[in-house]
Amino acid sequence: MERLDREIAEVLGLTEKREKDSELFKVFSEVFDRTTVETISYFYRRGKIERLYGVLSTGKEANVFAGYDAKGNRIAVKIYRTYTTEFRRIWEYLAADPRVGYLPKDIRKLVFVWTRREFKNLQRAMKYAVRAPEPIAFRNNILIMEYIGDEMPAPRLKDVEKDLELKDFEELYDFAMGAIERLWKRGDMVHGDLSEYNILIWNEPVIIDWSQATVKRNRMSLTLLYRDIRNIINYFGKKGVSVEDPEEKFRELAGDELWERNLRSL
Ligand SMILES: Nc1ncnc2c1ncn2[C@@H]1O[C@H](COP(=O)(O)OP(=O)(O)OP(=O)(O)O)[C@@H](O)[C@H]1O
Repeated sequence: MERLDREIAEVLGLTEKREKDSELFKVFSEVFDRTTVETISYFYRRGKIERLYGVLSTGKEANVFAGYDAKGNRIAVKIYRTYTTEFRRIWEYLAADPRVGYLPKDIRKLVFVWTRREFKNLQRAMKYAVRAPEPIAFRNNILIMEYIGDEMPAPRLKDVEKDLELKDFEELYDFAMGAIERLWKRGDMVHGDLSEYNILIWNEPVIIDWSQATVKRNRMSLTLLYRDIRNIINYFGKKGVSVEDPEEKFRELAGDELWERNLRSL
């Protein structure tokens, strides 16, 4: 345990400064159990996480940290809580995903499956040229990915909307609808939680939070597709963009799949 403590202190920069009151340390000690500490040490020893220096977000399911690796590259580290009140939701999403085989009964292990699935989703999104943070590594409840930003993390669309003009919204609308289409048609995939909160505005917009993304074959995929289309059209419609009709767009994209499902249920 002593070595672990030392390594964690190193990762959190606690050896240099007495920073036990820092936000980072508070968030850390509140939610990090033994598995998390061991997994961070694992990455530390392999040079994948050299330092965690800031909290990007604290959520119900996960906390996201800013850090860097042993080569000095910035990274974003998403650490899922191993005990979560979101257990039911996670279970339902995983149970519907045909890519996921055996579902562990143990909540902790279920979260590991969830983490691994998000990593795979990021890989798949990149393969179909949909802009997402590049996935770097995962293990247990920890996912390491490309960090979007510089000294300051990239803002979410929601955070900068007041500074944008109609032209910007039009471009972003095309980006978001283009992503939905390409994912569905070429990648056989749907994000499932696309909104102004999950688009980061950087040199180019980047879609984040791929935890609930899934494949077309999932029985929930049409519901998720409709949700993404509706959210994006509603949001950009309110910003003055001349948007498509959500039902029509849904039918245009889901047509073949709806047809197939009906045939299958005959
Ligand atoms: N790769 C990244 N680079 C920079 N910032 C990031 C990155 N990934 C996530 N963030 C920041 O962390 C926040 C939370 O990330 P994400 O949505 O993936 O986690 P979450 O726990 O599912 O969040 P929520 O519960 O709020 O939906 C984002 O809104 C963003 O501000």
